Amino acid sequence: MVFNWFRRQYNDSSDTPSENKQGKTPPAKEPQPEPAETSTPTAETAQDSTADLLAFAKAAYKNIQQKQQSQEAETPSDSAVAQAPPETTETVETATAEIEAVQTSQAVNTVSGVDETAQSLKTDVTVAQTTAEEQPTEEIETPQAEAANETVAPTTTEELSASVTEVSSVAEVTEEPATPNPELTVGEAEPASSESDTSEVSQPTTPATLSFLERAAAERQAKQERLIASAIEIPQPEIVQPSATIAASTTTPETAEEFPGLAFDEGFVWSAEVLAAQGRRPEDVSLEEITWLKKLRQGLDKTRRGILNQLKAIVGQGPLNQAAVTEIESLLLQADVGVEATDYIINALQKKLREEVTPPEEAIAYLKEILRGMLDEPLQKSYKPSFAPAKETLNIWLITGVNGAGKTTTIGKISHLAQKSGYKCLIGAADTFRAAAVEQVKVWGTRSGVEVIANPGKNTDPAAVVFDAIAAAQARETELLLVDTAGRLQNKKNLMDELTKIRRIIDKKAPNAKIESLLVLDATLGQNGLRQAEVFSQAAQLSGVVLTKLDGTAKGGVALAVVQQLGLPIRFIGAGEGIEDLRPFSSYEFVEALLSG
Ligand SMILES: Nc1nc2c(ncn2[C@@H]2O[C@H](COP(=O)(O)OP(=O)(O)OP(=O)(O)O)[C@@H](O)[C@H]2O)c(=O)[nH]1
Repeated sequence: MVFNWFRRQYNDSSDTPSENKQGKTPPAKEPQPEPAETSTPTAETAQDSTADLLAFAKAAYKNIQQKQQSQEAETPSDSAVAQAPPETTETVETATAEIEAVQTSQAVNTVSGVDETAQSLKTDVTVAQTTAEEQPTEEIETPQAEAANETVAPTTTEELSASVTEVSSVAEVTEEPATPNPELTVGEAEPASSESDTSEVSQPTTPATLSFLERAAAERQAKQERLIASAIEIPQPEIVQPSATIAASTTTPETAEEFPGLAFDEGFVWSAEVLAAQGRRPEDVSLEEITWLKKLRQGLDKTRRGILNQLKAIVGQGPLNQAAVTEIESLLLQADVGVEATDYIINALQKKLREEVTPPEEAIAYLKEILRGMLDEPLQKSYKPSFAPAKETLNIWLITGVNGAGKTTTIGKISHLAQKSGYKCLIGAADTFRAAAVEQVKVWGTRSGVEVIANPGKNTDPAAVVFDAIAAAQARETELLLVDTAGRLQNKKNLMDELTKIRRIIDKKAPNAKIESLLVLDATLGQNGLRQAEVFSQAAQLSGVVLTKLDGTAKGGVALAVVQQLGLPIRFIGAGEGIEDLRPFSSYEFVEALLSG
């Protein structure tokens, strides 16, 4: 079953094909405030829930650990697959044939405004399919290294006998004196016995009266015995704990990083708790999700440190007096929450805290509820609370925003999510204003294994590229077409005209497609970024926002200003430059990361 990274849940095969069915499918369960925080917990219930959460985290950790172990065991065969002859040529040919067909059909089917340009285009199809050649070297080499390790220190009977067989066949080979066999290194790698083994192989001690075959068999036998004897003495470097033993274990999992990125630390426990609160089962928790949540929390660290402790202190004091209100206001404004959103928060808090003295934890839980409500408000009005592309239909996502906001990076990251989630994806490189932008998007296409439709000419009509990209998408039954656009033109009017024209082409050429127009905003710009949004919202009929660069900014509060001022839902958030550093937005996770101590 494929994990759908847009919904953050496994695809339910019954709901994939038709849109109607998808409509009926409950949206990705947006978590509700957990009762453990909102009610006043007794010491006992608090202890119980802490123990439950720790047990959940441990179970999730062990599951991930087992998955990693079985993945490691499978890796050698993966490398064999990776080394299989690439099918690139065929894909290129097919893709080119499709594009040619598309271009021919354009000669007949004219579309007002762009037909001439589109016909004259020589679309350059960059086939970004990941081929074995393009695989990073480490990926291919790792399994070999692991295989070598196993030979050096076999840990199971099967491995031991496999290693013995391998070495004995090497011994046979060395009987031929002419060329030294490189495979011998395997035998040499055997600790302690390597030297003597090699020399013994080359100087057999068996009686000369025996036939060649008998001698070889005797040597093999002798060698096997020596190997077994020496292998038993070898200290075993890694003991793979069988799952049954792990499950029975009641101790806290090891904290050392056995696998890269996997450590049972405070961040792991926090992330597991956040997933548990959203109804996730331990066996469904993946390392990628844990890594993402840790990154998000770390990214919001600056914003959190700026406001959390102070807010806790103020909010927990009971009825808010004027001084406290001013202090909270100033904290929220510093986190770039914005005036409107700050007023809203203060009013809501005051209403609740006017009369009653509330314990700090409860007041913070209430504050979280307010923030979640604000962030989810645009979704209440939206026709589409869940933001997964519909399957088996064309979805076109127009990605807009000023230069440097992170559009191209976002396209790369979304295309990666789409690939992982089993969507047929394509990228249209319509930022023709800057030549480097096309190259950049091609690099991302290569990284995510998604084809890029681009035009090699200088300053070509972006609307024509979009036209071609849609035609290619339709010819290939693409499910998600991501369109990169220019963020800066000579003037505001040109930019607006261009986006309007692109939007018109999309509406005309793909009337049945599900269209989203996303504005990419750089969180580090805080309030300043919002002003840019106005231009785009007029021209591109925006339907959502992607907030990037949340890592390392103290202005994470801008997310609240975005929804409050623009009235647009946040669809994705980026917290790093890597391909995995973008995820669909979850108000629950965001607020937890923002306010959890
Ligand atoms: N730290 C961090 N950097 C990011 C993030 N997203 C993008 N960037 C960086 O921001 C810079 C600009 O990103 P681009 O994707 O090129 O931005 P763009 O909007 O496409 O800009 P143009 O290509 O000039 O139109 C790059 O160095 C990215 O690596 C993020 O979430 N976190």
